[in-house]
Amino acid sequence: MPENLSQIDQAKANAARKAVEFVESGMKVGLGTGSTAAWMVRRLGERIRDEGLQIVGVPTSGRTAALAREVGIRVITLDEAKWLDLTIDGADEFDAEMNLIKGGGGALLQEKIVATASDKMIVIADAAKEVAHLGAFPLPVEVIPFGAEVTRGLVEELLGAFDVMGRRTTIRMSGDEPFRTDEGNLIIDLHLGRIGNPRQLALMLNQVPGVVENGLFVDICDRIVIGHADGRVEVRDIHDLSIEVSETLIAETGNIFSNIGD
Ligand SMILES: O=C[C@H](O)[C@H](O)[C@H](O)COP(=O)(O)O
Repeated sequence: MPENLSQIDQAKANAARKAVEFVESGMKVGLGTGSTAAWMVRRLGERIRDEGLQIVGVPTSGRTAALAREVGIRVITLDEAKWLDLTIDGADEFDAEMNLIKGGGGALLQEKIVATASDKMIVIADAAKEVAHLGAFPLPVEVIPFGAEVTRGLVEELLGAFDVMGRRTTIRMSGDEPFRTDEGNLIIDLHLGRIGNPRQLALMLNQVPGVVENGLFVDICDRIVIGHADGRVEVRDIHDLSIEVSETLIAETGNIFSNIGD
């Protein structure tokens, strides 16, 4: 690991290193996107080189695919893999129930597909990403370019029915042009401040015509590896949450897709 890393980068790198310990030879691994996930991809590359770890990787973005190839990971498509043992990815925010906001880098769509098609999702994050309530980080919503302003209006109208603090929305820009996702779509960022019910909001946003996916990940993450500024790394499992929460999660949804790859 390079010296002179900022505390935050050190925390991200430590979390990534710990999470990569859960990867075993023979696994099909979903590779997340972002600065924290990049540490994980590089660490996988080291294990391939130094220990002969044998894995295949399914990247969640063009950026991650390029880095994965560079460090020697064999890259395949999700359709070739069909189902994954594990996905490791970063997050923009996480709460005590392991609900996440993702998509700060615009990769939420592929990330959600890949994580959902995995037996387990491990999130890696520095401790500053933990929040009591999701929503301080703008919630990304991926929309198709056709009628994007109309879609945005419908999303704003929908927000009126929700327990959120703010309702401002912006189209994400990249310089003077709207930002384009890997799929050629646009991102509307929702500046909500605080999201009262992430589960409901996630479901309802996807009902708006033109919305492809939103960055709320609910009941998808199984484990969070948190890097702290003082060098500690903490591992939290969904099973370690209070009985009450675990039972509610299982009763309400479980992972309804978890048997598909069996
Ligand atoms: O679209 C990007 C992803 O959801 C990232 O995992 C997320 O934005 C966190 O990125 P970073 O690790 O750079 O903070």
